[in-house]
Amino acid sequence: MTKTAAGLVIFRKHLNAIQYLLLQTSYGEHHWTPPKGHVDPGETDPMVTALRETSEESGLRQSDLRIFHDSKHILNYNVRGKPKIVIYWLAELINPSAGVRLSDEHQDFKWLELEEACRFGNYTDMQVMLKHYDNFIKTM
Ligand SMILES: Nc1ncnc2c1ncn2[C@@H]1O[C@H](COP(=O)(O)OP(=O)(O)OP(=O)(O)OP(=O)(O)OC[C@H]2O[C@@H](n3cnc4c(N)ncnc43)[C@H](O)[C@@H]2O)[C@@H](O)[C@H]1O
Repeated sequence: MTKTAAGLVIFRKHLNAIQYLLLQTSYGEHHWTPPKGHVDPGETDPMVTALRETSEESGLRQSDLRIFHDSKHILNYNVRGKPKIVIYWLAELINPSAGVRLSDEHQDFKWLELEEACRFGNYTDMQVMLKHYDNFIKTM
């Protein structure tokens, strides 16, 4: 059965740069991704999952963010031989005083410009998504 997760690719405009929020897991390979997580039983709207996971994993709430509802982007990959899809949306941090607060699922976070974000988010499909969103932001 396919596992489904959802999350938000959050960016901020900082000193004329566009920076993306990546979180580093405190388990496994300590990989870096935007805030996201599995759809809970009973959650029928993946946006609800994305907002819940973002709040749990980064402390950032819907009111801190501008969500781009038309920016849905889906990643497909296998985890331990089983298919997984992750549904992302783009979101901008609009509350500059909102700080990131990690849960125990993550051990570090970084705000990174595109090149560095692609280096830390070390999966081809993640890099394609980040570049796609970066173009989208620059043409807004
Ligand atoms: N190794 C581990 N040890 C202990 N506890 C663990 C664990 N893995 C998960 N958990 C537990 O599961 C919970 C996570 O639940 P959730 O928080 O609900 O779900 P998630 O973010 O989707 O989890 P995960 O980190 O597994 O997913 P990802 O797809 O990024 O990553 C899953 C795999 O896919 C790889 N991956 C990530 N993005 C990829 C991509 N774009 N392309 C290809 N592979 C990718 C990652 O490197 C990783 O190997 C944690 O609280 C933790 O307790």
